[in-house]
Amino acid sequence: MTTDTTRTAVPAVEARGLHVRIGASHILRGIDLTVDDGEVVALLGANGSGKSTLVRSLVGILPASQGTVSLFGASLGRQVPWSRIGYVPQRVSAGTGVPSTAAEVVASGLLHGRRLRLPRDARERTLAALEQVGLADRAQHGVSELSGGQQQRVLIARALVREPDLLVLDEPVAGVDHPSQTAFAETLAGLVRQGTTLLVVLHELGSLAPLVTRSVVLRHGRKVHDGPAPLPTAEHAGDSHVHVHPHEGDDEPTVSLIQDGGFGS
Ligand SMILES: Nc1ncnc2c1ncn2[C@@H]1O[C@H](COP(=O)(O)OP(=O)(O)OP(=O)(O)O)[C@@H](O)[C@H]1O
Repeated sequence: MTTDTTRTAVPAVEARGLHVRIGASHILRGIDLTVDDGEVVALLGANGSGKSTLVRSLVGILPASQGTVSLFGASLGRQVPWSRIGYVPQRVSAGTGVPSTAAEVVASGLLHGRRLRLPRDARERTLAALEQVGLADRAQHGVSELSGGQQQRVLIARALVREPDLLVLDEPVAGVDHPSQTAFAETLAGLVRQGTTLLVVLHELGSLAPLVTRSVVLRHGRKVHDGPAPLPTAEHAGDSHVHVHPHEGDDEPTVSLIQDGGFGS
């Protein structure tokens, strides 16, 4: 993580009028999003609402058909300080088809556009990142031997090993068992205390609820809510329950913060 004193009030993420089309599908329809330094923003919405498309376009994987994206004040491209940014894609296999160990996958997180050789302390940093996700004892295991949830944790470690200032996570705990989710929430809480900015796609706030400072909700490729994080609650149907997930028969999640009078649905 950057510890210099030159960090300014430049937002970690700034998207303006972002549209993404894939083939004939118009998926994102004019998204404005700012994530300030130190914020923890949850990106919520029903299946297919465009969350993954949004984070993939923010990190430059999907080109925008219209609009702009800046990361730490730099327009998407070579000028972005990629070494300061970690990204964990939605659950995919960490395997590449090429036999690789968990440690090798994690160490690859230390490489980026301008750094094509591993730093001297790569081994220690790799092990420390695997330790953070509870997989230090699997460092030399082939990733294809690991379970799906363990592979997801390897990908999380690959993002953490950079000690990023901005961490973009696409449903990081989907398919991860409850104890590992709790441990992961603690790891993230530690990073947030050190000043890491988080943008995290979630279906439910779940174990990350206490960390979230703001929630953004998408529907059909548009932003329909951007505001304070809902209060965490254990009560599904309680007065303060926040509906951010679809119920049977819904084609959209109901988004309402009943306790505060609601912010629309
Ligand atoms: N490569 C693609 N080609 C065509 N359409 C796509 C492609 N990727 C995504 N889409 C469409 O874009 C829309 C948004 O998908 P996206 O994966 O961003 O949604 P999401 O909110 O992340 O969903 P989920 O909660 O299921 O992960 C969906 O209708 C999806 O079918």
